[in-house]
Amino acid sequence: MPAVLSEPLFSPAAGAVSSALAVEALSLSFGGVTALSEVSFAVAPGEIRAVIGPNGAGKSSLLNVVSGLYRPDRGRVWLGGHSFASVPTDRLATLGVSRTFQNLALFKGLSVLDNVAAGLSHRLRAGVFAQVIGLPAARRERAEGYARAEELLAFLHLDGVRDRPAGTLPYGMQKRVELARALVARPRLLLLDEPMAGMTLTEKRDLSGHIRAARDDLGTTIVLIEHDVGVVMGLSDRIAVLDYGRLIADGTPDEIRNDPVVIDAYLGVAHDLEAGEGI
Ligand SMILES: Nc1ncnc2c1ncn2[C@@H]1O[C@H](COP(=O)(O)OP(=O)(O)OP(=O)(O)O)[C@@H](O)[C@H]1O
Repeated sequence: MPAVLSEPLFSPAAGAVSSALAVEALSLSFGGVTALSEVSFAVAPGEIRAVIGPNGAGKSSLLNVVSGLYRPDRGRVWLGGHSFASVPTDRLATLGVSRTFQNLALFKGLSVLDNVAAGLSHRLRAGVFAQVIGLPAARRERAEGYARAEELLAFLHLDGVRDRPAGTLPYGMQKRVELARALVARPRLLLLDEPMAGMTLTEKRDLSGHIRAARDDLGTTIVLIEHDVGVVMGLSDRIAVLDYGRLIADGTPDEIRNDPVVIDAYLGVAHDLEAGEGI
C-alpha cells in the first residue's frame, strides 16, 4: 500500500498542497525509453488544463501515472493535498478523481441512463447480495444513484436519449455519455484522455461547451490530453507542453502560442496557429 503523507518530508513543488493536482519531478522509463523525465507542474482548483505534445511525448504516460495505472520510477503525485509515490487506483474515486479513456468504453447494449448510473457503482455501500435481493437500503441507494444520473443527463442535454442503447447513438453523443458517467460521482478532478479524438468540428464544439460547463457549473477541475491544438487553445486556462518526456513549457494559451521553444518542438511556424482559437 503506498504511503500517504499528510505532511511533506521534502519541499513540494510550489503550491502542490493546495493544488487540485500537482506532479513533482516525475520520471518514468520503459527499458531504454524515457517516457517522463523530471516533470513538475501544478493545476489550480477550477482550472481547465491541457497537456499537449508530439506523438510519444509522454502525455498518456503522465495520465496513467496520475491515475495510478503506472508507477513512476521517481517523483510524486499530489492529489487534494495528499502526496503519493504511486497513486492507489482503487482509491481514486474516494480521492475525488475520475477519468475517461481514449477509446469508447460504454456498455453499448445498455441504456444511456444505465451507463451513466454505472459511474456510481463504486459508491454502493450495500453489498452486491443486498442489491440483488433488493433490500430497502440497497433500493434507496439505487434510486438515489439513478436520480443523480438523471440530473447529469439533463445537465449534458442527454435526457432526450436516456432510454436509447448507448451503442446506437452518434459517436459524439457517446463521448458525451462517457463524460456524464465520469461526472456523475461529482469528482473534484476529471482526467480526459483525448476526449475529441475522431470527432467532427461540430461535435468538438459541443463537447468543449460541455467540458466548460462542468468546470463552470459543477466546479470540476479538468485535465485533458488533446491533439487538436485549436480545441486546446480555446478551451484551456493553461497548457503544459511535453516533448521527449520533458516539460518544455507551462503557460496560458497566449504564452504557449508565442513560445519559441514550443513552436520549434511542436507547433511549427507561429502563423500556423493564428486561427487556432476557434472552439
Ligand atoms: N507500456 C509501455 N511499454 C513500453 N513503452 C511505452 C509504454 N507506454 C509508453 N511507452 C513509450 O513511452 C514514450 C511515451 O509514450 P506516451 O504514450 O506516453 O506518449 P504520448 O505523448 O501519449 O503519445 P501519443 O500522442 O502518440 O499517444 C513512447 O516512446 C512510448 O513508446
